[in-house]
Amino acid sequence: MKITKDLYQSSLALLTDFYQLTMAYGYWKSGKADQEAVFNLFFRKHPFQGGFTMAAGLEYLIDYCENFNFEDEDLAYLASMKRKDGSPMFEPDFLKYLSEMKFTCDIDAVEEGTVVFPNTPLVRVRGPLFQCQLLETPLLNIINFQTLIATKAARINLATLGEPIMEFGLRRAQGIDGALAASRAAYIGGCTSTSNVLAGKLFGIPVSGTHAHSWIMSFETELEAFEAYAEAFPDNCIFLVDTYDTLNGVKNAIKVGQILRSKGKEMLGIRIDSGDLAYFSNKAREMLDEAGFPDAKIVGSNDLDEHIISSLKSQEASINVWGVGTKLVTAFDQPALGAVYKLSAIKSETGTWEPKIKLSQQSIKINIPGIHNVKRYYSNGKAVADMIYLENQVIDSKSTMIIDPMDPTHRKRLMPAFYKEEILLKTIFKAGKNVYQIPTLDQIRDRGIAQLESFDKTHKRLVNPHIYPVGLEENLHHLRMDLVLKAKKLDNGLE
Ligand SMILES: Nc1ncnc2c1ncn2[C@@H]1O[C@H](COP(=O)(O)OP(=O)(O)OP(=O)(O)O)[C@@H](O)[C@H]1O
Ligand SMILES: O=P(O)(O)OC[C@H]1O[C@H](OP(=O)(O)OP(=O)(O)O)[C@H](O)[C@@H]1O
Ligand SMILES: O=C(O)c1cccnc1
Ligand SMILES: [Mg+2]
Repeated sequence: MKITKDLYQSSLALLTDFYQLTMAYGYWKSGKADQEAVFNLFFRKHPFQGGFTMAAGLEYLIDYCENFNFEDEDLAYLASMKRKDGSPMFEPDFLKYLSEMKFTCDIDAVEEGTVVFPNTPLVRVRGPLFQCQLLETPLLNIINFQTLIATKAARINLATLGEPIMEFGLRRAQGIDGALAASRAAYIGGCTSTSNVLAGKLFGIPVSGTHAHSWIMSFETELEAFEAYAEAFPDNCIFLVDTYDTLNGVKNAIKVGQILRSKGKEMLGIRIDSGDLAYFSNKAREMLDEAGFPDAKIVGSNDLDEHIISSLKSQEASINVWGVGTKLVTAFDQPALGAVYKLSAIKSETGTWEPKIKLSQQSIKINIPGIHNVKRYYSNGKAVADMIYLENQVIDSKSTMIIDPMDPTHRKRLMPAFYKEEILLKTIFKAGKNVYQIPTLDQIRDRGIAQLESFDKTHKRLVNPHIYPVGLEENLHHLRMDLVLKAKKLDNGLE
């Protein structure tokens, strides 16, 4: 799929914050535009007060980078921008430089569907400072939203215990693009289908649906409405039973189910969209079973999220298919992930890499310097810890320590030789060339489900989860501490 061309019929080079362009101009003006740098995209806290996050959005990112060039109309717009004194915002030579720009970065990233943790890089960009800087905003826009929604969907999927989830979000999503990206990410997180037909066409997500109250209301009686629907779609009948009187609606559904059966067809089930979903689903189940429809599904919908679904599960509701819209695609009740993109190293004029640190009063905001990667260690198929390490560091396989970046007294000893390991950042672009085979959406979804299975259930609890260990390899920890102390001394004028 070509996201930029197919969806917007426009280059997306200008889909960035203005300050990225003014900095790019400044880098160019001061001769730093092509100085090599490394940036990392990471978040600091799991969304929804959860214990895990599921990465998504990489395919959009790849598409963005592959189409990352300034076209004539973009340059014409930039040329039209003026400073306060009426002079051009950007010099013509800079615009020429932009017009000749070719994407040349290396990008390493975690694959979509990967379970990820705070402070670990999801994306690492290495290349000319100027390009890295321009990519900050679009990369964050893409990864923040899709990762947030994939995580929400994964939580909902945990709550349904893997029972099918029909995603119904389009009507309440954040605009057209938000809806499409949300349907995609929700499928990655474990939804089974979407009601959004365009998402079906663009991404190949299975499309499904029932019918609305308006369908019932447009007929004289509910029974007639069910009969007419059965006439039109004999193989796809999920009757919405709650327009007038839910239990009477179930009776009518059973009547039409019997008519369908006499014609060799089977009613798929019913949908309940209001009232006490536990009470009505259990009553409906009894009635359907008694009438000889034990396989008829009961779809539950109405402002559901992972918490209401968990509650319904604990009340032993008889819902076995879940219709979820608003609270999924709007990421209720956390509207943004909050991932950031920070410079962590820059190549000096002598050609050596300098690790970079940003000080902060809050230790959570002091970044991790250098060029690093993440290793996940597994024991008997279960993930035991993630280690952030300097990429050229040799790790002692007998015994190594990881140190919590937020609390250096919090440490864990690992014996890598006894574990299976996985390096999480995979090479996506090498010098601007895509070297990554993009998986299908179904492969991504399967990966997400398998990834979650490799984590202990204590980390997947919806409320007050147990914290999964993530730490800095010792040498990286020391490098970070040294840089912090040095920066503090400089700050105090002591050096
Ligand atoms: N047994 C239950 N336990 C917990 N939450 C429930 C249960 N049954 C329904 N809910 C949830 O309670 C909320 C009920 O919503 P609301 O007060 O709007 O009532 P309603 O039944 O939708 O009303 P309406 O008849 O206008 O559609 C929904 O979010 C629904 O998912
Ligand atoms: O509740 P959600 O998770 O967003 O799922 C989608 C909702 O959209 C539809 O009705 P709509 O909300 O438009 O009208 P209704 O509430 O009056 O049925 C559907 O019947 C669901 O209730
Ligand atoms: O198909 C459905 O039942 C549906 C679609 C969108 C929103 N609510 C329900
Ligand atoms: Mg509603």
